[in-house]
Amino acid sequence: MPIELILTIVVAVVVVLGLGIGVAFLLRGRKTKPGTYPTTRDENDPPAGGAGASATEAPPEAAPPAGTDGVETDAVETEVPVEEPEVEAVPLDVPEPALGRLARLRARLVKSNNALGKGLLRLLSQDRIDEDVWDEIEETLLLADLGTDATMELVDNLRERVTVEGLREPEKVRAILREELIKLLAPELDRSIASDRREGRPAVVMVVGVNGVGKTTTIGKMARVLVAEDKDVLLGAADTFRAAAAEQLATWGARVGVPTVRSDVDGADPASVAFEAVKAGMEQEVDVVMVDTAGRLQNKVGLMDELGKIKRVIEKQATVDEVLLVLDATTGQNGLNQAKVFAEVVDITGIVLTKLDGTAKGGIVVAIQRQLGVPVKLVGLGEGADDLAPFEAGDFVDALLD
Ligand SMILES: Nc1nc2c(ncn2[C@@H]2O[C@H](COP(=O)(O)OP(=O)(O)OP(=O)(O)O)[C@@H](O)[C@H]2O)c(=O)[nH]1
Repeated sequence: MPIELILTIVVAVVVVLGLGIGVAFLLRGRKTKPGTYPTTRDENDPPAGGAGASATEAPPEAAPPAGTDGVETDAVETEVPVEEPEVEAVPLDVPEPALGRLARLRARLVKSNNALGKGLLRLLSQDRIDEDVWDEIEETLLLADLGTDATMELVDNLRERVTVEGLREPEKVRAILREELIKLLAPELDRSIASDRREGRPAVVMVVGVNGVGKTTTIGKMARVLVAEDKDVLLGAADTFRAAAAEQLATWGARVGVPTVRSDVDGADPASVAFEAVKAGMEQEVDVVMVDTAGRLQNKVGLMDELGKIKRVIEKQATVDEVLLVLDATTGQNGLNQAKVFAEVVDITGIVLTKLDGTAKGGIVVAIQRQLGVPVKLVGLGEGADDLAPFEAGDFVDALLD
C-alpha cells in the first residue's frame, strides 16, 4: 500500500474518532448529578420528580406516621446541589441591621392600627366613662383580634385604675393604657432567635406555616438580618411541593451571598433536603442553617407526618434549636387555628407574624402569644427586603398609640 494512502486512512480515522468523542460529550449532559445521595421515601412522601405538578401539589391521604428508621435505607436518588452564590453576578446587597427596625417601621403599624390605638385613647379620655363607653372599649379590643380573655383582663385592669387613679390628663391616660397594653404582651419573654454555633455545630432553625403566609419571604429577610450581624448562614429549601419556592429562596440567599441547598427534583423528599442542608452547614461550619418547609393544611395527617419526619431526620445529626411558626396576621381566627395544628406536631419556639402592615387587627399578637404560650419574635411589616423587625413590646404599643 502506498504510504500516502496509509496516511490518508490514519488521518481519516483520527478525524472520525475525534468527532465521535466530541458529539458524545455534547450529548451526554449531566449524568451523575452533584450532591447525589440515596434516601428513603416514606409512604406519605410526595412522588419524586416527573410525576407532574398536580401529583406534587397534593400529599397523599392519611398515611401511617413516618418512622425514624428506614429514612436512609431505600435508594431514591435526589439531587441536592449546594447552590453557591454567583461570583460575578450583581454586587451583593448590604442589608440593614435589624436593631430598632420596629421603631423605624412604626408608620406602617400606625397606618393600619390607627383605629385601635387612637380609638382607645379617645374613649378613655372622655369626661365620663360610663358603661356604654366600657362596652365600646371592649368592642374595639375584640375587633382588633385581642381575644376574649385578654380583652376582659385589660378592661378589668383599666376599670380598676380609672376608679383608683382617675383618668383626667391625656398624658396620664396614655401612660396607663401603654402600661396595661405592654403587660398583655408579656415583655419578659425571651425573643432572641437561635443563631450562634453551639457545641461545635450550627444553630438549626426550622420555619413552618401554611402556604402563602410568607415563610420563604421571611427566611429571605431573616438571612439578610443575620448577614447584617456578620453570621454565616446556609438555607435549606425543604419546601419541595412548589418548585418555585426553592428558586425564590435561593434568589433571596444569593442577594446576600448565602448558599442554598435544594433539590432539582419536584416533590423530592423534604426530610432528605433538610438533612443535606444541615450536613452542609456542619461541614461548612456556618453559624446558622435555616430550613424552609412546605405547609399544606388540607391534609393534616400528611403535614404532621412530614414536619415530624423532617425534624427527626435533622436530629440524627444536630438538634433543631428553633422552630419558628409563620402566621399571616390578616387571617385572624384562622391563624389561631393553624397555630394549634402546628403546635400539635412540633414544639414551636417562636412566632413570626407577617403582614401586620395590612391589618387593623394588631391585637392578634396578644391572642397568639397567649394561645401558644410562645413569644412573637419577629413581625413582617411589608414586602420590602428589610421589612421584617424583631418584635419589641414597648415599640409595638408606642406604634399603636401614636
Ligand atoms: N404586605 C406584606 N406582604 C408580605 C409580608 N411577608 C410576606 N409577604 C408576601 O406574602 C406573599 C407570600 O409569601 P411567600 O414567602 O411566598 O409565602 P410562603 O409561606 O413561603 O408560601 P409557600 O411557598 O406557597 O408555602 C408574597 O407576596 C410576599 O411578598 C409582610 O410582612 N407584609
